Amino acid sequence: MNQHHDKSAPGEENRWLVDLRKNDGPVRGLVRGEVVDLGAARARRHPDDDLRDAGAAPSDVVEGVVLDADAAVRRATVVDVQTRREVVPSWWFDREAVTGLVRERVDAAWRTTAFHALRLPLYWLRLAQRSPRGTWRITRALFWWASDGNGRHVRRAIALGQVMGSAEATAFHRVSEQHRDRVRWRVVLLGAAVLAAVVVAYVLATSLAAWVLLLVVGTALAGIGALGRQADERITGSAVSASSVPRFTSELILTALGSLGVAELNKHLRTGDGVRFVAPIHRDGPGWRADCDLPPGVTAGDVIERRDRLASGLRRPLGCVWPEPDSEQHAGRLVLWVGDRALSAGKPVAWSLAKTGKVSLFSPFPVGVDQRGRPATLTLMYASMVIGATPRMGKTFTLRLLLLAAALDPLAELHVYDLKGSGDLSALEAVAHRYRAGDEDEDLAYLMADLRALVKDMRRRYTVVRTLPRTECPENKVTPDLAARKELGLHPVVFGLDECQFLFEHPVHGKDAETLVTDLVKRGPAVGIVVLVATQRPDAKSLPTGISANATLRFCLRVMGQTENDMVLGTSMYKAGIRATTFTRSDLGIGYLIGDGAEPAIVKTAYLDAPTAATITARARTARLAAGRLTGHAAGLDPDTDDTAPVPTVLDDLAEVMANTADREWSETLVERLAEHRPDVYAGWSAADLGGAVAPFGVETVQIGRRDGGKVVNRRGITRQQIHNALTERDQRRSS
Ligand SMILES: Nc1ncnc2c1ncn2[C@@H]1O[C@H](COP(=O)(O)OP(=O)(O)OP(=O)(O)O)[C@@H](O)[C@H]1O
Repeated sequence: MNQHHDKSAPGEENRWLVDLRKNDGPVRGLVRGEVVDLGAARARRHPDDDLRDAGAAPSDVVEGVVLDADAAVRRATVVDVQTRREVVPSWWFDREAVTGLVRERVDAAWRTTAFHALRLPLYWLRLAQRSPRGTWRITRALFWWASDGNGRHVRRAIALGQVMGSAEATAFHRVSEQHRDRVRWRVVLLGAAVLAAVVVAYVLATSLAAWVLLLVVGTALAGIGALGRQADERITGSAVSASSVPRFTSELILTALGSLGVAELNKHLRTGDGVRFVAPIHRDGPGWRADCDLPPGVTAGDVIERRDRLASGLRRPLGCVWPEPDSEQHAGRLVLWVGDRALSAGKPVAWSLAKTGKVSLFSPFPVGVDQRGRPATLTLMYASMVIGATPRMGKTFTLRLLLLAAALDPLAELHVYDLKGSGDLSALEAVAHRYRAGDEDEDLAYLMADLRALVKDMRRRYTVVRTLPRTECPENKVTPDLAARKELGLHPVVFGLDECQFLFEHPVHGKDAETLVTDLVKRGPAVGIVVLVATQRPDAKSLPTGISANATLRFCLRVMGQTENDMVLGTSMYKAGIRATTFTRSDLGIGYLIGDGAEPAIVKTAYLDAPTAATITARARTARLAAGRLTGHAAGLDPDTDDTAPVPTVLDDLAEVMANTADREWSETLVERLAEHRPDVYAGWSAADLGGAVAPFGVETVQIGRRDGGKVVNRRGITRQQIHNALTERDQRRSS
C-alpha cells in the first residue's frame, strides 16, 4: 500500500494526496484525489462553476472525507475484475502452438547452421589472411617469455644508474642471476619444443594422407589466423539481422504504440502507467500474441486504424501485424498478434475438398485459414451472405469457392449469375440449375424471371413447411431430412450473384430486383434459400440496405473507407475496430469473415484456379447425375426466354386491389386484400412486409387517420396516388 499524505504548499488549506494501490502485484487501479477543506473550497467557488463543470471532464479533485485507505483498497479489490491467470498456460496443450514453436526453433537452428556452413571457406580465407599477423604475435609472445620480458624494465632501471648503494647492488646481482637462470631453462625448453614440433610436423607430413594433412594445416592456419585478428574484427557473418527483427517484447510493443501518434496514449505512456499487459506475451500458432489494456479513452480501433505505423514500430512487415479488439472485453482491450511471416506471403491456401469429399450445406465446410493457419469454416444453410471488396482482391474467387462447395452438395440447386460476364464462374455452368454470364437485356430478363420464380417457390416452401406435421418439422424450417425428400421440393437453393450492382442499379429491373432479392434474403434462409451477393462497389445503391442489413454472413476483403466497410460487415464494425481498410493490395483473398463464429475473423480463403474449379464441378456433376439431381440449365432444360416477360409486381397488384376502395388505405387492410387477390403470393404477409416491398419503388407508407367508434385511430398505409406515381415512373423507365 502506497499512501501519501503530503503537506501542500503554504497557503493552500489542508490538501492531501491519496494514492491507493495494491501492494501485491501489478497496479490495478490508481485513485488519485485531493482532500479538500470543503468550507474554504466552497467560499472560493465561483457561482458559474457549476455551469462550467456540467460540461467539463471529471476533475482530479475529489470532495469528501479521507477514508481508511486499506479498507478502500479492500473494497476496491472486491469489485475489481480479476482475470485469473492459467496455472499451466493452455498453449502448452495446443499441439499447433507447440509444434509451431519447435518448428520455429529447429528452423532457426537449421538456417544458422546452413548459413555458416556455406560460408566456411570464406571464414577460413579470412583467418588465413590474418595468419601472418598471428605468427608474428605467437613468435613475439614466445620471445617475450623466453627472454623474461617481464623483468626487463626492472633491470633497465637499475642499469640506468638508479642504483644508490650496496643494498641495490646486491639486488641487481640477485636479479641478474635470477634472469640468467630463468632465460637459460626457458630457451632450452623452447628449443626442445621447436625441435619436437619440427619432428612431429615431419612425421605427420610423411605419414598422413594428403587430405588429413591439408585439414591439419588448414586448422592450424585458422587457429593462428584467429590469434592474428584485431579486437573489432568479425570473421563470421550473422545468420539473422538482429537489428531488423527485434524480439517481440513488451518494451518493443510500448515503443511501437508510442510511435502511433495517438495523443491520449502518448500522454499515459509518458507517465509510465499507460498500457497494462494482461497476460504474458506468448506463442500463439505461427506467431506471438500480446493482450494488453490500453489507457482509458484509447480504443483498440485507434491502434488498428494505424496498423501500418504499428508494424513500422514493431519492425515487422505489415502482413505480419494483426491488432484486433477483444469483443468480450472493454473497447480498450487490444489483442496484438504478430505472425512469423506475412499472411499474404507463402503458398496459396489449398482446399481440402479440391480432390475428394462432399459437402452438406447444413454443416460447416472449409473455406480457408485464419492468420494462425487454423482452418476457417462456413455454414451456408439458413443464411444469406454479402461479399464486398475493391476490384481485384479475390471477391469472385471467394464466391466461386462457396458455389463450388455448394456444388459438392448434390441436393443443392445452384443459380449462378456472373453479371460482369468475365466467365470466372463458367466452371459452374456444368452443375447450375440457372446460369448466365453478362448483363445483356436477355440475361437480365432471364435473371428477373428466375428471381420471381424463386420468390414464388419460397412461398410454396413456406406452405409445405406449414402443412407438415410438427414431428417432422418442429422448428418450421427445412431440416437435412426434409431437404433430402425429393417429393417435398425443400432442397437447398443457392443463388449466387456476382457484381450485383449491375442489377440493382439497372434503370428498368433495379427496383423490382431489389424487392425480390430483399424478400429472398429476409425470408428465404428458413426454407433453404441461400442468397450470396458480391460487389466491388459496396454502397447503398449497388448493395441495397434491405439486403446488406439482413445478411448474416459477411466477407469483406480490402475496401477503401468506413462506409464500404460497414456496408459489408455491418453497422459500427469500423468503430469497433473491424477494419478491412487496413488490408493492402497484396492481401489477395484475405478479409474479415463474419461467419460461423461469434467474432469477425481474418480469413485467407482457399485458392482455386479455373482448371481446378472445372475438375471440381466435373466431380460434382457426376455425383448429381448419380443422385438424379442434375436439373435446369446443366441438364439442358433452361426456361424459354418468352417466359421472362414481365409479371405483375406488388405495385400492379396494389393498383388492382385499390381500384375500388378509398383513396388511402391502411397497410393491414391492403395485405388482407392482396392475400385474397393472390393467396399464393401474399398469404402470411404483414403490414411491415408490405412497407418493405414497396419501399424500393419509392413508396413510403404514410399515417392515415380513421374514425373508429368516435375516436381517431392512426395507422400506416398507402395512398392510391402513391401507387399511381410509382407505376408511371416505372413504366417510363421501362419504355426509355
Ligand atoms: N484466396 C486467394 N489466394 C491467393 N490469391 C487469390 C485468392 N483469391 C483471389 N486471388 C487472386 O486475386 C486475383 C483477383 O481475384 P478476383 O478475380 O476474385 O477479384 P475480384 O475482386 O473479383 O476482381 P473484380 O472486382 O475485377 O471482379 C485473382 O486473379 C487471383 O490471382
